[in-house]
Amino acid sequence: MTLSADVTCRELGLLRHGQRVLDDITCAFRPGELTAVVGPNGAGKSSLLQVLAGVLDASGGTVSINEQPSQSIPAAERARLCAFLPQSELPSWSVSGADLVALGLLPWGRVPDRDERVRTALERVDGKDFAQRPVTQLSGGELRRVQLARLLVGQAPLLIADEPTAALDIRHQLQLLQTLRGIADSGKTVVLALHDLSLAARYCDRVLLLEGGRLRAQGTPRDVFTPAMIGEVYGVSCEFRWRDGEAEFVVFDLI
Ligand SMILES: Nc1ncnc2c1ncn2[C@@H]1O[C@H](COP(=O)(O)OP(=O)(O)OP(=O)(O)O)[C@@H](O)[C@H]1O
Repeated sequence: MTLSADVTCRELGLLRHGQRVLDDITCAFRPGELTAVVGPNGAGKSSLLQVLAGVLDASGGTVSINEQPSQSIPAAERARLCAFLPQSELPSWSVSGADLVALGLLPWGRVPDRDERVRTALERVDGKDFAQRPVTQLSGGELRRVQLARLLVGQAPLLIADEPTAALDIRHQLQLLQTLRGIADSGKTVVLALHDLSLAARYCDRVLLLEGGRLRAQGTPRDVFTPAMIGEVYGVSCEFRWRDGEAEFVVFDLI
């Protein structure tokens, strides 16, 4: 079983319905790193994550995982390497929370400690109470936490989540980012699309800032999150206050 995932993208491009939505993206995602992909609506964050996860094929360039072109990795192996949570996903069947989480173990076939793994994954998102509930009867944030448990349950070396905090209350946002930080610290590669720049600044090692399908900046949050850069890309005036490793992001107004 592969325990780590070293991901490199070279000159990635993507066309969707004839429109170029990713252009010349070169970047890397290393084991032990928590990376935030940020940028305005339509910048290409979800598209990039879908290409990384193998859900979409790039129109040009390459993605390699552990130096192997990702398209040449057999689907079953790729499913064990990478767990992906799309931006939105509504359940079509009224399965229980526990059964939905267990879907995250499918790539490993019969797992002897399945029930224990599912229970632990649900506990990590504070979702024990949802194990026996039909997922069609959960609130938006409760369902998201069950889906996050499904992402975590397989302990894949590469975790990719598209706006994982969007439906969560503040407490569960912090709890999730702390959990993902710990998972990255244990040597896994974690990539998130985030709109919350405070969370990205506080918890992530690296930031990729996309604008119009292009990589506008990449580096540490301190490198990328300058008032000038955020002003240019988002059209807002703002300030970042850095204190003892904590970041406070304050938005003042539209520019
Ligand atoms: N299924 C699709 N077919 C065609 N074009 C699409 C499709 N999905 C997204 N796009 C277009 O691709 C571009 C990038 O979209 P994408 O969803 O990657 O942006 P995003 O940065 O994730 O945005 P958001 O913050 O709104 O989620 C946009 O111009 C969008 O209109």
